[in-house]
Amino acid sequence: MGQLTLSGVTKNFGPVEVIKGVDLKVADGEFCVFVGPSGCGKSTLLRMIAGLEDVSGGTVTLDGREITNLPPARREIAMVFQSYALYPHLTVRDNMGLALKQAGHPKGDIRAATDRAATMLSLDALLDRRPAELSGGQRQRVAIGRAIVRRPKLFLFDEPLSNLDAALRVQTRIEIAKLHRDLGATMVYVTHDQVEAMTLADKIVVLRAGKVEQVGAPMELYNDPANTFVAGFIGSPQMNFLNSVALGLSSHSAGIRPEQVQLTDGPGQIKGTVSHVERLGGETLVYVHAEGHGLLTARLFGEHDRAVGSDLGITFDPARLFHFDKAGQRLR
Ligand SMILES: Nc1ncnc2c1ncn2[C@@H]1O[C@H](COP(=O)(O)OP(=O)(O)OP(=O)(O)O)[C@@H](O)[C@H]1O
Repeated sequence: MGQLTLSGVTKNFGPVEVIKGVDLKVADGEFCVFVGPSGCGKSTLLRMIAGLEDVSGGTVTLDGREITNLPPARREIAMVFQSYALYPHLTVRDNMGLALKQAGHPKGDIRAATDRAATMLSLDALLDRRPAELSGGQRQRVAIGRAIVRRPKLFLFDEPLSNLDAALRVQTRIEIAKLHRDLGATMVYVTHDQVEAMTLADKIVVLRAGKVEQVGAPMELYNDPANTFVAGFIGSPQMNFLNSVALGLSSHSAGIRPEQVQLTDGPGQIKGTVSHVERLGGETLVYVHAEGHGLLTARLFGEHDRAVGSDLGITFDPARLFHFDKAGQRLR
């Protein structure tokens, strides 16, 4: 079990309210990802769940038990940090078993739990090494192993992959997804990374300035954003926003995903001039100055040659537009 509920959670640092009343339910076994711009409060919220930061108002409950003011060690929660936070003088085995040792578990149990976690994370051959003798990816796996060994009700991850290089990020992301499947544990995960959020989450919580903007499954947020903030935040490259008046529409603004934009040699619905081209191999991003709308991004499959400065037409299926009112709320 590991059902987490936040009710009216607030956080003040001195006079500044950085978390402004968050209500959230994370179901048992769910993978929940917090995303949002830098400074929106993702880490603060996670640290309050862990008990590393006092809660100014509201309650945190885990499996129906209120834990708002319990010390971290008594919460049955394990947290994995970006910085790994391993003890340099201890071996991998001792780092992983430390929490159980401190809790007074018998040696045989600690060994069995450590061996089991090491196998899950392919760390068997590294158990006698010290952290300095490991790569960044291996250290992060040890940090995750240390969390698994404790069999917590809830795993918290604070940007665990951000110190890894691109290839290792992908590999470790897949390992975390697999781990979640194997353990069936509840996980709450903070990231800046769109792809991590989209691929790992059962549920994404989009935060902005200490408030929840929208909660939903990844494709729900992608296909049905509640407002311009979520529409612009979920999806990379981000959604294009068009001036509705210039298109003769009744909404205030209209969004279109870059993959829904086509470029033609004819006039199209909007006239444009190529500003920049990025060839990514499997796809090409073409940035276009669109008359009356500003800069738009077109995401084209495969390789495309478009000379910077050349004129072209921009077309799209009007049924693919997302409409928003003046306050940025979605018009459905
Ligand atoms: N100890 C502190 N004292 C005062 N203000 C703080 C403290 N910790 C965080 N803040 C402020 O609280 C707000 C939320 O910070 P937090 O680190 O939770 O954001 P974040 O969304 O995790 O950002 P990032 O993505 O950059 O890590 C920020 O405005 C930050 O400056």
